[in-house]
Amino acid sequence: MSPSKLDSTASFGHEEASVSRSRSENGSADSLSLFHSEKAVEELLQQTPVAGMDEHLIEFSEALRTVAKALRRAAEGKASAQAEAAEWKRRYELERTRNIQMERKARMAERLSAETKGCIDCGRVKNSDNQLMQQNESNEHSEKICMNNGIWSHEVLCDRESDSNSNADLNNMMNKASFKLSWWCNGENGDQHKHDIVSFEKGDITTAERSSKQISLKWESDPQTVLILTKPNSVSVRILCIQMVRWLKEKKKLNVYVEPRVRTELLAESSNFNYVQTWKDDSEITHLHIKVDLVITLGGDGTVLWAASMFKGPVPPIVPFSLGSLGFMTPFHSEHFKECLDSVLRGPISITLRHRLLCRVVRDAAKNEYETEEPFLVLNEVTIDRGISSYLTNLECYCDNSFVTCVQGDGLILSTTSGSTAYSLAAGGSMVHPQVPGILFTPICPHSLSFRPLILPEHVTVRIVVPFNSRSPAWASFDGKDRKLLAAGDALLCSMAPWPVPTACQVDSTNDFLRSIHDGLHWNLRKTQSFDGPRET
Ligand SMILES: NC(=O)c1ccc[n+]([C@@H]2O[C@H](COP(=O)([O-])OP(=O)(O)OC[C@H]3O[C@@H](n4cnc5c(N)ncnc54)[C@H](O)[C@@H]3O)[C@@H](O)[C@H]2O)c1
Ligand SMILES: Nc1ncnc2c1ncn2[C@@H]1O[C@H](COP(=O)(O)OP(=O)(O)OP(=O)(O)O)[C@@H](O)[C@H]1O
Repeated sequence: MSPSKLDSTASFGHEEASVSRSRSENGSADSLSLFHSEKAVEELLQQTPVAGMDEHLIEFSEALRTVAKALRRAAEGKASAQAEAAEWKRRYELERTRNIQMERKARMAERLSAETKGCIDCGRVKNSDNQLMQQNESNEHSEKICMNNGIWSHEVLCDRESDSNSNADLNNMMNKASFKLSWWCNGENGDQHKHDIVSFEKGDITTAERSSKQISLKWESDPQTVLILTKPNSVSVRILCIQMVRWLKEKKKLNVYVEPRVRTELLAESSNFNYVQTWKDDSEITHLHIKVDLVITLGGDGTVLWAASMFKGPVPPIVPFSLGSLGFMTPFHSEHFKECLDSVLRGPISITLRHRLLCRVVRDAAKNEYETEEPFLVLNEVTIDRGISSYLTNLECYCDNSFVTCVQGDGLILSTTSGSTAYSLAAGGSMVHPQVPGILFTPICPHSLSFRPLILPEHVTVRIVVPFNSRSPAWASFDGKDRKLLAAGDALLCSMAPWPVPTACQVDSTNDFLRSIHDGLHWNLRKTQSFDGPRET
């Protein structure tokens, strides 16, 4: 072996020792020494081979070079992962601050509304914003009384837009039917309260009240305006819509809103329907929740999803009639629409407050501009999948600041409990009662034997990132619609939205849920075993 080779090998050995020593030090020192070791290997390999050089030595050197490269990448990866984690922590804090501010704003608006409507005289009161502020203190006592017995409709029906409302919107809001939500359970008297869930007394923690009791909606003033949303291209839906509009207007004296398409259809039927109201452009949809007391849907679950998607903030109570094939969220039968609507308009009715997820796409290219794209609100789920790509999806998942897992498979479903009977169920997720608050974390065809679905608590923010080493981009879709491309470095943030979807129940939320899985899925249907046969003695 030539002296130069010996020198190089010795110097390489020295570099290796320095690599292992520096491994315990910080990431940049790691990178530097690894760089040197790699350089030494490069130099060794660039030397003209001496005749008769041992081939094993070349192989050995190449192997060492590969090891050195891998170590350098690991060190660099660690440094960049740390930087990325710090960046996400910053964004997460921003998101939290933003949510807290939004909640504060909503609470302020709630107080204003409660004072004017619920607590002053529960009727139609007209007041300017300034007057509302002045009455704030004097009405605090009566407000407390209201809060103790349930939630006023105005607490549910307030959002960002109402803060900057024009007087017209304020007047519209004053004309909305007032209602109250209260919690009850079997064996207890009428009005139950929204209590603290745990109590702490003399060192003992006990569960005081469960939050998920059946919720009951009681009108404080009569509903006046109804919005009917219908599944397109269905003859049975069109016929029912005609009958319902007529009955609501002539017998119930209600204002009726429909979509522009439906108004055209009604007018084609008869010019008498010109009392039916609609909107001209989509921007008016953002103010619908201020005008509408009740939403009626005629169709399947997709029409309920459609109705929910029209309300980017608070949602009025929805009465879903079943004119589809399955109908997990549509408990009302169209044949009895008059009796059903009579009892809903009279109240009180049981409702299911269906949670929604607020989803935000954050682009890697726009890391410094925090809010770049409109958020999506989903009632069923957000799906992140491989779209048309035939490569495995690679998704890094975090819950708040903790790493959850890396999904390698067809994709991932983040579902609400209402959506637990939809796509998440098909992907192997559990069915969950819609009143349970939580986020279902269900993989789609994971390429691993041990990936089981999770259910995360309601207060977390889930972050899904497409890593830079992903072979293909991913696609996000929201309640099966609005596909968005997620390129490498892009992320999707998902947390519980502050605006649930209240849907009227046929009986109550538990009965309706169980009936839907029995009727819709034939859940656990089996012939009962016969009595005759072997028996334990
Ligand atoms: N493999 C699957 O099961 C699969 C695939 C894609 C989408 N979906 C679901 O379809 C939904 C969109 O529904 P659509 O009606 O607009 O599309 P669609 O017309 O394609 O109908 C999808 C089916 O899902 C059912 N469905 C919707 N929401 C449900 C729920 N909460 N519980 C039980 N079943 C439900 C509908 O009744 C319908 O039969 C998506 O949110 C997704 O959950 C399911
Ligand atoms: N008012 C509407 N405008 C536009 N699209 C709508 C409207 N209502 C429903 N849709 C869409 O029509 C599709 C089918 O609706 P829906 O699920 O209600 O009917 P279905 O498929 O017959 O019933 P099921 O889902 O029970 O089989 C859904 O994708 C939904 O988003």
